[in-house]
Amino acid sequence: MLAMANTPKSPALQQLGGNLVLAGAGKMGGALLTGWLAQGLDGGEVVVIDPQPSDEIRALTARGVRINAAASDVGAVATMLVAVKPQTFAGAAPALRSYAGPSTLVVSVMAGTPIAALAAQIGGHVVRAMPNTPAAIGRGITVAVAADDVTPQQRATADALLRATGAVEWVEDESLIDAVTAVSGSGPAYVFLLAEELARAGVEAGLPEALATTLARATVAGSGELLHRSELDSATLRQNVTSPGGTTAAALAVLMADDGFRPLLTRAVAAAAKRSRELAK
Ligand SMILES: NC(=O)C1=CN([C@@H]2O[C@H](COP(=O)(O)OP(=O)(O)OC[C@H]3O[C@@H](n4cnc5c(N)ncnc54)[C@H](OP(=O)(O)O)[C@@H]3O)[C@@H](O)[C@H]2O)C=CC1
Ligand SMILES: O=C(O)[C@@H]1CCC=N1
Repeated sequence: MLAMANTPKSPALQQLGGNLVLAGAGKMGGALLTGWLAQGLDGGEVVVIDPQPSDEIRALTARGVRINAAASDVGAVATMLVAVKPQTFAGAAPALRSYAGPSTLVVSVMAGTPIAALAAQIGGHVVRAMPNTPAAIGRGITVAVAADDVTPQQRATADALLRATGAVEWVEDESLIDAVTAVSGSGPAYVFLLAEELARAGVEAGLPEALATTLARATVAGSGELLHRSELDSATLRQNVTSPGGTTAAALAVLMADDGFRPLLTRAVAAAAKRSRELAK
């Protein structure tokens, strides 16, 4: 598993007040679990439900994490984090329901799966959230929305669980989550594609492939870190690279043309948001 950027202990995670069931320990669920354990969550309170857990997840049994324990052996579940694929949720839900009680906090990170569907199929008090994979290094951002019946304490628990992997924003309007998913949930893939295509374009411009790949990766990573650390907005950082009449201006004339980045990203984000809405059906 990847190292977290920082690992301050979270008092809230050390006092969850009962068992936590993680349903689906794949890329996203695994990243969240890494963050929780790094910030002091007691592995003995965690139960992972996953038909084929990875070796990394299996290794967490050394920290007390229980894997695929029967609901009857787990006892009361204070919190359930649902990170199965939306397409497998309907099949998984009956088993998950057996772990949840009427006062269980159910936090879902599934794309396109409404609070109403979660409440109907699992029960409990539902928080719907959309994280992203930089969560694996503590640099994610999550947007969350709580059902009306979520108590302030449950909301604080959900906030602590999600904040263990980066920033958290709360919204009141669930319909915003489709656009959130399209921007920050899926967004890392757009950035990684930029690194891929920058490398490919470097090869087209005459660079050896290995050097082009190294340059593109370092450029995307370094620019992201600069954006993270700088107080300047992205437009100013862009302008700081752009000498009048220079090379960057020549490239930006292409990227900022009428058929450049803006319409392309607008279409891409709209397609992702549309898909999120479709998954709800
Ligand atoms: N990846 C991302 O960037 C993000 C993902 N999400 C959401 O997170 C969720 C998981 O995505 P991701 O981690 O990428 O997908 P993964 O396929 O990596 O993880 C899903 C995990 O759930 C397991 N699983 C399958 N069926 C069940 C079941 N019945 N009970 C318990 N676990 C089961 C899968 O096992 P197996 O592989 O054996 O089928 C797998 O380990 C999705 O709903 C997605 O929308 C949200 C934000 C970002
Ligand atoms: O592609 C997906 O559907 C998930 C949700 C956001 C990122 N990955």
